[in-house]
Amino acid sequence: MSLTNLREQIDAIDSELVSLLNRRAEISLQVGKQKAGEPNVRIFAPERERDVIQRVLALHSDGALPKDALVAIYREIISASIALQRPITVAYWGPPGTFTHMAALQRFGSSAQFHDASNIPSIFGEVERGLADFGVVPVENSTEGVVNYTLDMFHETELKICAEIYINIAHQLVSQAKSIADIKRLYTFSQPLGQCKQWVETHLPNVPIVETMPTSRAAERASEDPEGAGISTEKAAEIYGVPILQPHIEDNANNRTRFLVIGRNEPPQTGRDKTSVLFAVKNEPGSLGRALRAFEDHNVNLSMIASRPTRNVSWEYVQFADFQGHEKDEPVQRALAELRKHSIYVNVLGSYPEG
Ligand SMILES: O=C(O)C(=O)C[C@]1(C(=O)O)C=C[C@@H](O)C=C1
Repeated sequence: MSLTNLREQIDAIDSELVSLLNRRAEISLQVGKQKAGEPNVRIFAPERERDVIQRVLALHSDGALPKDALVAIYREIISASIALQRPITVAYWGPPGTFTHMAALQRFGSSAQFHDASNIPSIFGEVERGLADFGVVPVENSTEGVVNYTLDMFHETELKICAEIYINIAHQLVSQAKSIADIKRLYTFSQPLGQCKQWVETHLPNVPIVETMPTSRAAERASEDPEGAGISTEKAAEIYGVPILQPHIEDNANNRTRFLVIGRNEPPQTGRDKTSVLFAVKNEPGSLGRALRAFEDHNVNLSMIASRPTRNVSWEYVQFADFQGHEKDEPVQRALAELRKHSIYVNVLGSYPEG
């Protein structure tokens, strides 16, 4: 078959695709109008989005289009669909090019409006004050563990966790220096440094660390300092025009970070949900053990628990925990009731579809 003929076939398919996409958009506008009339139904429906994506993946069977590409296309279709209903603003930990920016783009697509906040408390603040509809914050990394800056914010917010995002994390050593031996300073901070610890200890053993947050700021500093290097994302290296001297310096090839979407949505039960809680146990022997037994007794699977000091009383801790199930599921309700018996307080931070 000739090239002209093949291109004619592509043109014919595109005509069908465009008309189908327009039909989908018209229906999405109608959905938006219905939602506007119902008080607790929100524009962003992460549980429905997961169903849509799973359904198209099932339809795909073994088609030629890579599955990741199909998911990316649908993320953009849904992103445009949300923007049609009402433009939404998403605050993330900037400047542009951070992993949080990449996670926000992956989840909300390019039709959302993004705003870069200068630190994690500002993201919470922007959503609380209504300047952004949602915020995206990092919560844990598969190599480095929890992000304390984020966990500590949940003590003082009334926002809810409404979705989670997982992304693969690759770190690049960016520098204008000709070789690794010429580097005199390394711009980075605890999280990326911890994920590249072995590489840095082997290749930059005596190089002083200049604490710089977040990753894209490290790329910016490296772009201004001919003898400096930064641990950065690929996107930030591109934005600040600083060469990648050594790609993939992360110690673990399966390095992943989990992000949370915070806002005022409270997604319904789907049968595959997660719940996050903050609780403080009574200061008496065995209380944490008894509190945790509440989950075991009711067959609720705890996926993460982290202790953080309370800010007001020394040596007192609050626990941040994630478990499978929705706040409205019966076993979860029973586990929470028992947890409350052993705790000074329990704050449910949100139930959301498992990522
Ligand atoms: O089903 C809805 O609630 C919609 O608004 C439609 C739609 C979509 O385009 O598929 C758009 C936004 C929601 O987050 C989920 C799905």
